[in-house]
Amino acid sequence: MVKVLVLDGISDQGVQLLKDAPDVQVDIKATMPEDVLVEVIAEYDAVMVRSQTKVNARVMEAAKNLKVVGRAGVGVDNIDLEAATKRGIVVVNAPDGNTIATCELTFGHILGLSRMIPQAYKKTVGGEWDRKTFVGVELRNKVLGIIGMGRIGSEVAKRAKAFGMNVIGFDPFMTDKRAEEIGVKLGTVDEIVRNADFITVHTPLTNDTRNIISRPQFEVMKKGVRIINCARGGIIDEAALVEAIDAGIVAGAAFDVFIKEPPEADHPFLNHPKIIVTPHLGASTVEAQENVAVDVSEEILHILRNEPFKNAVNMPSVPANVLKKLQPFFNLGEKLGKVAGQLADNGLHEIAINYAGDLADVDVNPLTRYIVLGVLSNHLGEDANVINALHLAKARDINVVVTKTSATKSFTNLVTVTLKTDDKDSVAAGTLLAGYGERIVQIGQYPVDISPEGHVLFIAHNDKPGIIGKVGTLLGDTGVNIATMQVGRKVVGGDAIMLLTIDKEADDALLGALKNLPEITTAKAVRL
Ligand SMILES: NC(=O)c1ccc[n+]([C@@H]2O[C@H](COP(=O)([O-])OP(=O)(O)OC[C@H]3O[C@@H](n4cnc5c(N)ncnc54)[C@H](O)[C@@H]3O)[C@@H](O)[C@H]2O)c1
Ligand SMILES: O=C(O)[C@H](O)COP(=O)(O)O
Repeated sequence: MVKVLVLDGISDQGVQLLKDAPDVQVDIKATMPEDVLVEVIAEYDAVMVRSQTKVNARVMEAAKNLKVVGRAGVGVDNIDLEAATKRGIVVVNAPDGNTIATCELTFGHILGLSRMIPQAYKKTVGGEWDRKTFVGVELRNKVLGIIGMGRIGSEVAKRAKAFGMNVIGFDPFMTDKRAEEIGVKLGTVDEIVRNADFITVHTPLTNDTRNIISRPQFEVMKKGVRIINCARGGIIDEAALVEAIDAGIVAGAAFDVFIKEPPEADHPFLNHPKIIVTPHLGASTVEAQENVAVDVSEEILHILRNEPFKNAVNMPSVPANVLKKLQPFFNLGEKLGKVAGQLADNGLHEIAINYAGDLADVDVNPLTRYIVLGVLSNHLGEDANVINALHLAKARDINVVVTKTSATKSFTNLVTVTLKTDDKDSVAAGTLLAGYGERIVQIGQYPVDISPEGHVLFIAHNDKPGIIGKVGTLLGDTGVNIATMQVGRKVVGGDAIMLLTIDKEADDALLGALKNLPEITTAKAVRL
């Protein structure tokens, strides 16, 4: 039974999937102070949050069993990704579920601003019938500047077109073709701030986007411009905005997000007559909350059941077609890493991986992680996993070098793992053979053909007559049955290897006895 903690008032219906799972216990709490979370988190395999709960390094440190943090929403700024990656905890989010909700709130704010609806409402319910103050502006023919043309920005653009607005967008990843499709003119931030009547931001908060609109930008804006932020506090400089409104440059602003949430009671936005505020409600629709909770519940179940998942934030996302091609290699890759790792000497400084044939034209990053995991797991056991494998290698000054070769001599695909140590290289290569499955086809410099499973005994020896018999007798005397045996040598009478698959693990006594044979230079039990 695995345990999942659901916090932050996440949609009950959305987590039904988890509740229905026979192997999952779900604990739902509205909120949990950090100290309490730190006390209880060790019990849980997964935790699901919105933006309220901070899953910081202290929480991660206490989370001895945690495998996944699910963010029922987009932004993961409340989750310490570095701490999660170090501990091998997957962080998944739900990037699509609240796009429309946030886009619609943004449009609500654009309309609210243009017609001062919240201010008019306040006065009217206060008993005043004021028809002079609230003369607004139309959206038709106005210029809307959008900074950040991702999911939400693009949806806002489409709706703006329906209102007859002219849209200028800026996004480093926006192509001309995509801009044309949604009827947006691409421009720079400078062009947007100089020309727009309304400016809305839809980027994450990063070093590049923090204060992307600040004093220098307000100074060159059109008089009467209106500003909207439904993305993240800090993208627009809060203090500079108030100055620009008070200086008569900005006619009004609508904010759903703040640098500090909730803002202090004396925050200058809260009682400003030209600023409309909402308490981070972008994603707060019934539909969005259900969508994100369902998406994250599905991901949590996949991860806890060791099934493929797609929206990991601390691991590159892999398109479904690439995943389909790579997935059959994951087990082989991990086994190759294990074999090469167990046959390597100490002082590992490089894991060189060559992908040849079929694999040369795909993004192999996920497979590389499995191989590195295989290498490291020999020493790090369960502390290593596919999330933290590359991080653990880097932390140990082990370079991971990937090369690709389009053709192979004998196989349609070939993965070769070479571990470079201070002394010599350890090599294991494998392939997926149609109809035969995973095969290890090279160990060291010797061609072999074994299925990577069970117990393997690796013996390096001098090629002398009778050695096979001596090994067979020793194994037989200790009750170890040989399933398969392969020998490899480069020259007659030179260095050679023997690779045996055996029905039970070779113990230290047997390995010691083998090493005592004068012809044998190395005898190792390889665990797969
Ligand atoms: N108010 C809310 O409740 C709410 C709800 C959902 C999302 N959000 C926030 O809205 C933002 C956008 O969400 P999304 O789902 O559209 O994300 P997204 O990843 O689809 O889009 C973000 C876009 O910003 C662009 N970008 C990054 N740096 C940029 C820069 N320097 N200049 C211009 N563009 C840049 C990216 O290229 C990307 O296309 C996120 O910060 C998210 O957390 C807020
Ligand atoms: O990044 C997001 O998804 C939004 O900011 C929504 O946050 P919330 O889930 O706390 O409403």
